Amino acid sequence: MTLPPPSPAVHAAARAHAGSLAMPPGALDGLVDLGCWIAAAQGQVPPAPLENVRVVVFAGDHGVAADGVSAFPTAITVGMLHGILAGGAGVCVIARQHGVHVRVLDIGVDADPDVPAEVTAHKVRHGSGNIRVEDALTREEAERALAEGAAIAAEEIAAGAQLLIAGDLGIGNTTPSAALIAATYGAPAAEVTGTGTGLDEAGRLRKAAIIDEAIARCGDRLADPVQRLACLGSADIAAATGFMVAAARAGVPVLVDGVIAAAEATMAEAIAPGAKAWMRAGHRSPEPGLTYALDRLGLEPILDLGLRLGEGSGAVAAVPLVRTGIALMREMATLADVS
Ligand SMILES: Cc1cc2ncn([C@H]3O[C@H](COP(=O)(O)O)[C@@H](O)[C@H]3O)c2cc1C
Ligand SMILES: O=C(O)c1cccnc1
Repeated sequence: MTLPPPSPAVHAAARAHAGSLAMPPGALDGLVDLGCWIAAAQGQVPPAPLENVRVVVFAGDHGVAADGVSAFPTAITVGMLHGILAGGAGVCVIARQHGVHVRVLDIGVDADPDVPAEVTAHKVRHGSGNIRVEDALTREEAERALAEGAAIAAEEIAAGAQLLIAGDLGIGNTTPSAALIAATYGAPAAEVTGTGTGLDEAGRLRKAAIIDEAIARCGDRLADPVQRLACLGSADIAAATGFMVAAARAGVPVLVDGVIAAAEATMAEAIAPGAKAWMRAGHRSPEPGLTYALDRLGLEPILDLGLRLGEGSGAVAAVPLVRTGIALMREMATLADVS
């Protein structure tokens, strides 16, 4: 069954209001379109200001990192987990600029980091399998991770979330992301595989060959989206997918970040067709898989600054533009006012 989209009637009313504003037709569409999307999601014109925007960073390790698919060592995952908790990570700085709430969760880190218990409350497993040689997860683990992600979304919505962002953290995570995008859309791995944290071209091609091996290993099992997450994904990616599905089901809009979030959005749409209508893309990172997936989802990035950090950072950076679109709907004079 297809998920219902944000209200088409309210969207039409929002567009009509936008058409009455004091400007030539369409002059601020890039911003106003965001305001109309939020209006339709909220079911009201004008839309309410976004006072409660929340990013959840899903952390996990990836067995395939042992094959040299990242320019950085896996120890960075735990280091950055502490970095987010301490407020010094890139996403934390950007989020403070924009009054966005940040929460980080250990969903699949291959360690027992010394962190508050609530950070590990939704943990699914220690690391995910090396997708080149084995499934990332069992089917049961994939289902559990999806359910944990839905529970996390429910917690965020109970805390008043008006807009949700899934951030990523985990060395190697651009590899399962590209693998899921390649497998879902039938793209050659080399076309959707990027340099991640900074591989050279030879490293990128080795990474693409590993993805081809993983996809060949899984064969027909890739047809089913939950099985595809188990075969090629990871605990953290499956949980973030469940988070996006649950947000869309609850009628809460989602801003998509980089290639990891684009893979999660792809999987959310595969599991819950129609979910993509609740999404906008925060930005375009240079990862080719991101553009490939956004093109197929019909999502146009808000920012195009070459950002490639992850952690939800590019989506958080786009939040002020969404708020500006709302403010235009709320505060701008009409053509009638000025005529
Ligand atoms: C210091 C540092 C901070 C990060 N924050 C997010 N990522 C991002 O980069 C990694 C994915 O790229 P790859 O697949 O090439 O490993 C993930 O940790 C992701 O969250 C970081 C990476 C590093 C090195
Ligand atoms: O596209 C991204 O968000 C990205 C790119 C490189 C590393 N981490 C994330």
